[in-house]
Formats: sequence, structure tokens, C-alpha cells
Amino acid sequence: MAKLALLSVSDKTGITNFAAELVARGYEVISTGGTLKALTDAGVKATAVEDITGFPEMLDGRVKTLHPRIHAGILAKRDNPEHMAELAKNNINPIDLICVNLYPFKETIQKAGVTDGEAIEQIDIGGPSMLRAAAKNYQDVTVITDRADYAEFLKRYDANEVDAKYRRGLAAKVFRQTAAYDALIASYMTSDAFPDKLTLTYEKVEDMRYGENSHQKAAYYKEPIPARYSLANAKQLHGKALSYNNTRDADAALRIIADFTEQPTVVALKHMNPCGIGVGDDLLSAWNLAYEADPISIFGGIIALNRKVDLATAEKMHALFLEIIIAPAFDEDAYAVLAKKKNLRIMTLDFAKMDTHHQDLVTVLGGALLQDADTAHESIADFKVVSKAQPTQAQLEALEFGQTVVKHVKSNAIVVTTANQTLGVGAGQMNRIDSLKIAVDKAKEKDNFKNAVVASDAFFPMDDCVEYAAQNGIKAIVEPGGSIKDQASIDKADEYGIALIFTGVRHFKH
Ligand SMILES: NC(=O)c1ncn([C@@H]2O[C@H](COP(=O)(O)O)[C@@H](O)[C@H]2O)c1NC=O
Repeated sequence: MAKLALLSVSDKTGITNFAAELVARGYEVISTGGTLKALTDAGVKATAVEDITGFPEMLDGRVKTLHPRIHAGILAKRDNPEHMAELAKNNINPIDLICVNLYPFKETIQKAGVTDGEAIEQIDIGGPSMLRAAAKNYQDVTVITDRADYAEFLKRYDANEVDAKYRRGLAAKVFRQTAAYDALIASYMTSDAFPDKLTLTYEKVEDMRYGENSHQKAAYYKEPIPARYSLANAKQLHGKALSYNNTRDADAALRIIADFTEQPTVVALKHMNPCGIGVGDDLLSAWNLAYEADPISIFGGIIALNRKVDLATAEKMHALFLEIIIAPAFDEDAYAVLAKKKNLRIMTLDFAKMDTHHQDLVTVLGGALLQDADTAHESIADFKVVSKAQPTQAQLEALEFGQTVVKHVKSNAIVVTTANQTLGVGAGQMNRIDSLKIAVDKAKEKDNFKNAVVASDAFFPMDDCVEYAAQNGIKAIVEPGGSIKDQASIDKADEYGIALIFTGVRHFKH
């Protein structure tokens, strides 16, 4: 009896050639409607599934292969005499190879104007059933769901290397594939933000050279349908592949610059924290401010710019060693200058529709934490002045800028800023006063420090922060408030005659 192979694929790329190769190796091919047509049109001999089941394909294709003649043929254990006797009794032939890829559900839901009915119709039922049956019975059945495996299978077949280990690997691939397929359907069907079973699915973009350090292996995965404004949708025009750390840093820079849409803005970032942010009337002035904010830390930095990069700005950036430049676009001459550096990663991304409202997932030992992204944003209207001194309009604008920046800095986070430039960033210290000292001491070196204000991501636990800031010339501070010692900070502000503003919103970033 000839070996049987059942081929039923939506993506028909390479299928006729694969089928012909199977026939050449003595397989008898069975196929469903569209696949059968593709095969017979190409002159490959194949039998209709209907001729095996004795049933027509029904219900607009909802039922084609869902039949005991197919499933018993796949699932029978060849070394179980009772199974084989049952097959024989019912006149069912064992099926040795299943080649199935599924209805294009993902592609369908991305189509403009697709109806729910159209989407639901693209939920494959018969395909996953056959794949799962064959994968369960991998000891006896070969299952192929990825067309990249066609050539490998034939090679192994010819070398007599289609063994149980190989088939088990193919089976595992099937269970991953069907799990990912179902996860996408589940997320399409419900907007439950925190479901009982978290079935996220990601697709591998690439293996990375290494992870955070060279002894750590790593790979980059993207969501099946990533948001338009995401690194997954950025285009790399030039330079080396992004490393693990580059990828995280570029993502952090994109999250920051998404909060600055009104005016030309440049974000310079190092190790997940902004080292300089500048906002200007044009990109060059924004660059100058971001650069001058911290000309040392920017070395080897990641730069995000929210306007098309012009030659003048490109020349300034070219003078430095930078890891990544990401912007909506580059003028031709600007690109030519930047591309002189072989390794510099130059990337573009559509900045038009920034959808940053998403969830963030982090893993912990034995689990994961999922939360809404911190998209809260406080403006001057949300500020509550708690000191006797009232902030000037200029100070309010600087405080708003600082407040926007500080939520992107690792806690304990303190930033000292003007209304369009960071002057000092105190990040990731284990106590707030140390972060404040770092930020203030750095800012003090700057010419425009006299206009500087302080923003804090969380409340001051004691009055020492207000005292240090005031003693060093700071005239206005914004913080969430909420400490049992708030009054001490307010008293200290009043003692020095500086303005203290509460927002009521904390922005920890651990
Ligand atoms: N209903 C069934 O019994 C069934 N059996 C196989 N399919 C799918 O039908 C597709 C192939 O159909 P066709 O050969 O007609 O182009 C494959 O993606 C396969 O996964 C089915 N379709 C959906 O469930």
C-alpha cells in the first residue's frame, strides 16, 4: 500500500513542487478543494478528500476533513494491533504525512473594513484538528506546517533521516503554531485587559548576537500585529543590527519623544534614561539644547528626533559617536552625511499616529506582571500650588516640561530643567536626596541654571530635598505630594520663599 500524504494549505507557495517530490517518492497525495486544484492544474496527481471521506465538502468549507476516515487514519497507532484492526475493519488507510497551513486569520483582521463575519470565517477548524492529531501521533506521522520545512523533509527523507526525534520537533512546532493562532483569535474576540490565562504570542524577528552582556543569549520577538508607532515597525536604513541593549534604549527613546509632539524635539538617551532633551523652534536648536544638556553622557547615545532630519542637524550628530538615530525621515544630504559612519544605525518610523497606550509586561521569577503603560500626563491646569510663593508663568512652563520628562527617568527620579531643556538628571538612586543632588549639582554648571526648576517623580519623604534645592538656587519645585511629611516640605519651601506644586500623580519607573 502506498504511503498517504494529506496536503491542505491556504498558503500554496511551493506546494505543487513539494507534492510532486512526494509523488516521486511514492506517496499518494490527498487534498482539499483549492489545494487539489492547484496540484492538478500543475499536473500533480492527487485524490480529493471527498473521495476518501465519501462526503462532499460542506457548509462553505467549514467541514472538509473533519471525518473519521481522515482522523482515524492520522491517529491510529501503528504498533497497536487493535488500532490497526479497527482501521482495517472500517476500510480506513493510515495517513503518514500531514501538510497543513492555516486560514490567514492574522492577515484577514488587518484588512481595512473587514467585517466580524469575515474574520470569524477565517478561523480554521479542520486544519488545526489535523495538525494536532498528527502532532500527537508524531511517532508514526510526519506533520509539516511551515513551508520552510518542505526542503528539509525531502532532504531527510532521501537520507533516511525522518526519525521520531525529527518528527517530535515538527510536532512541537505545530503546538506552538496552533497556540499562537488561538491566542490571536482570543485577543481578537475579547478586549479583556487582564484575562485569567495570559496567552500572549510573539514572532521571532531575529536571534541577536548576545543579550544584555556577551555571555547571555538573546532573541528579539515582535507582536503579531505591532502598533504602528513601535520599534517593530521602524525601518533600519543603515548600520549594524541593533543589539539587545540598543533595542531597549531605542524603545525608551521612542516612549519619551512620544510625549513631545508640538515642537521640534530631540531626545538623547543612555542606558534607558534621557541624558538630554531639547525642544526648539527648529530641529537644530532642539539638538543644540539636547546636546548641551550633557555633552559627556551623549557619547554613544541613542537619539530620537521628531522632525525630518536636516543637513545642519545631521552634521552636528555626525561629529559625535552615536549608536542609533531614529526620526520620521532624513533629508537626502543629511542621510548622506550620517551614512558615512558604517556602523551607525539610522532608522525611520512613522511618527504621525502615536499610539502609546499599551500594556507593559515584565517577568519575575516564576511569573510575570502586566500593567497599563504610564500614559498619565499632568499639565499646568493639574498643578496645585501649596506654598505661599506663587510660581511665575515661566516657572510653570518649566515645571510642566520637567514633569513630562521625569516620568521617563528611573526612580528615584529628579530632573532639573528649564521650559525647553533638561539641565540635570538624577536617575535610579536608592534615595531621593541623592538623585536630587546629582541633578542639581549637574544643572548648576549650566549658564541658564537661574531659570531652573525641579521635578520629582514621587513625593519627598522629608524636607531635605526642598532645603537642598532652595539652598542651591532653585525657585520652583513640582512633586506629587502625599507624604505624611508634606507639611515639612511646604514649610521649608515657605521658609526659603520658593514655589512648591503638588500634582497628586506619582510616576515611579523602576
Ligand atoms: N473544515 C475543514 O474540515 C478543513 N480542513 C482543512 N481546512 C483548511 O482548508 C485550507 C485549505 O483549503 P483549500 O485546499 O480548499 O484551499 C487549509 O488552510 C486547511 O487548514 C479546513 N477548513 C477550515 O476549517
